[in-house]
Amino acid sequence: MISARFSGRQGDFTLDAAFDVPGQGVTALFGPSGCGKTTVLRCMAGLTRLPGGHLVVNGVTWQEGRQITPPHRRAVGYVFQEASLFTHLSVRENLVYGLRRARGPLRISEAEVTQLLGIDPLLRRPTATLSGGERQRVAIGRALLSQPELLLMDEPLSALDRISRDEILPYLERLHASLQMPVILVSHDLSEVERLADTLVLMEAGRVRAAGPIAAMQADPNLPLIHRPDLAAVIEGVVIALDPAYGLSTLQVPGGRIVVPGNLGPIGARRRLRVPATDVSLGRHAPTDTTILNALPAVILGAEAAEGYQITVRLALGASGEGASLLARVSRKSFDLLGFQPGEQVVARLKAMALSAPAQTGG
Ligand SMILES: Nc1ncnc2c1ncn2[C@@H]1O[C@H](COP(=O)(O)OP(=O)(O)OP(=O)(O)O)[C@@H](O)[C@H]1O
Repeated sequence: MISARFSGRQGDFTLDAAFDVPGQGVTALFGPSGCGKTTVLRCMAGLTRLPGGHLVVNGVTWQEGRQITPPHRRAVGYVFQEASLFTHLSVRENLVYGLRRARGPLRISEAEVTQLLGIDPLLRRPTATLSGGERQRVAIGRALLSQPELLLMDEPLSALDRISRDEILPYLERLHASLQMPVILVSHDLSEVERLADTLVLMEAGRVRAAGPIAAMQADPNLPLIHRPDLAAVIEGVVIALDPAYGLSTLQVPGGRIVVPGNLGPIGARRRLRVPATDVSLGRHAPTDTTILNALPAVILGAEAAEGYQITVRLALGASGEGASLLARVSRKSFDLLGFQPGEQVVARLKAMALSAPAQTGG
């Protein structure tokens, strides 16, 4: 468990942010520019010292009011927006520097780090010859090799162009799948958060508006996320079948099975799907003559008005609504014509080709 609370002033800015999140997995600090995400991250590293609050990371207290452990005495890895590598050292020497800074037991080896982040082919290169994405991978590797109990990442992809970002995301997903240590990720890019985070801390004007599992936060009618035009549900599942003849994979998710294009194997691998609300339609019966592969029983939990004469319908998969949360954005007219009501059982149709399942190579 990570229990954090920081309060105090930085110039004209007042921070009073508190959250309790799991001591493993990726937690994203998400919110508009200037809401205090970086300040919270710096407080967690001990780089900014605010006199109010506390920080306890998996049983170790790093701050209790004015008693603040200095940054060099915390086992924290910090990855900045722009990779700050030592330019006079090679890639390998940068990694070794991280290893030398290690405090406490060895949790991750150099071989594991280079393999996970695909750094092997770069080891002998001077850092000046690396692309932005490669530099950031090395910076993450160096932070990991310092054997932190907590990895802090401040917008690690924001300085990269779209191509480099797409190239580095699968590595981060791989880290996510295999790392034990907790990660706090600052981001203002929701699609990035949806791919990487388990827990979301939603910040507004120096405060925490809400914190919780990402799927629950996306579907919370009291939070602003539900009104976003790019609203989506994050659903995790396990690969249970592969159909190479048609290029399809089947995932068992809580409350149903979803067929996804591509080979997401091996069987048994955990995968995460992002299902855009605009790619889900609703009906009363399973369709017969249709090209849609996924028609899943679900229960309507509620409905909210959305922009442009649309309705956002909150659903739970499964005949009795016992499964994962799903969101559908449909026209107000069709919703009214069909007379859907909360508690009603429906069939949610998902456009298979619209499902995005990030390619992960980890298990
Ligand atoms: N040392 C400081 N002195 C005065 N004001 C500061 C200081 N550091 C941060 N601030 C102010 O605190 C507020 C929060 O900044 P912070 O960088 O934490 O926001 P953020 O959510 O990370 O924003 P962004 O997404 O733009 O990086 C801003 O208004 C910023 O100008």
